[in-house]
Amino acid sequence: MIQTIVTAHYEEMSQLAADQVAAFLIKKTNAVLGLATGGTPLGMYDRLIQMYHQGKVDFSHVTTFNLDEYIGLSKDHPQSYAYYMWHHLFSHVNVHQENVHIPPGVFEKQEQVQRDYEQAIERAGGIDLQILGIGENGHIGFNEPGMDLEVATHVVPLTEKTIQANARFFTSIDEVPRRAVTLGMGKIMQAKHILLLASGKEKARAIAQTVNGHIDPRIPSSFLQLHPHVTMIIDKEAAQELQEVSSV
Ligand SMILES: O=P(O)(O)OC[C@H]1O[C@](O)(CO)[C@@H](O)[C@@H]1O
Repeated sequence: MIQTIVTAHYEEMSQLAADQVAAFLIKKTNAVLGLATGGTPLGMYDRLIQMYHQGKVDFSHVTTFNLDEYIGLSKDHPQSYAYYMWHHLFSHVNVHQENVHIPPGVFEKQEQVQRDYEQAIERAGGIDLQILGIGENGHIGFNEPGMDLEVATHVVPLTEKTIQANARFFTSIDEVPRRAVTLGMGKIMQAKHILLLASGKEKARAIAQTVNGHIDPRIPSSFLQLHPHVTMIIDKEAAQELQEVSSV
């Protein structure tokens, strides 16, 4: 079931999302968080850092698993998702480095990386709260639209749309990696709770298809309709194509 909360703007979306994560961590101090990158969660991470400095949230017992990483970028590459996470969240809060998990972008044995990542999530007891952004084409993590979807962690070629959308973070589109490693739909759907964030009119179609459309691998996010506990916090631009919405 998808509960949808529409906010006036990005800032309100970010604050509400941070409040929900903080409330979750107060209830379950040793929570396993699934984390997302991209532009959307940046405001939420900023607010979580502020709340941490105000003593309102504690990451000392939290374990994290990131959704994805670009293939070919080492963890100190400024556009890698590992760099992003340390830069935008982990270095500013009291999470323990050994509790942080991000799939490697450079590796020798692909199958082993995929298996190790899945097993680490299982050993941690599964993901309690999965934060998701959404691509304009409905991708979640880097599960790109297609005729079928992968259950397990896997390597995926990025679609032209995703490469174009993510080119804004690179000096030129040629620098955007063409492949990524991503959590599959299985571990995302097994998360006990999911919090999806979206902002801007570019996401409106994907959000409408997520909530009101048929469940279809060509819109990977539409599978979230099958999950029992999804909360979507989206701003009103991202909500503009929804059939029925309730605002905060
Ligand atoms: O928040 P953004 O930058 O629009 O990205 C949306 C989604 O695309 C990705 O960045 C991958 O392309 C995801 O990590 C993210 O959830």
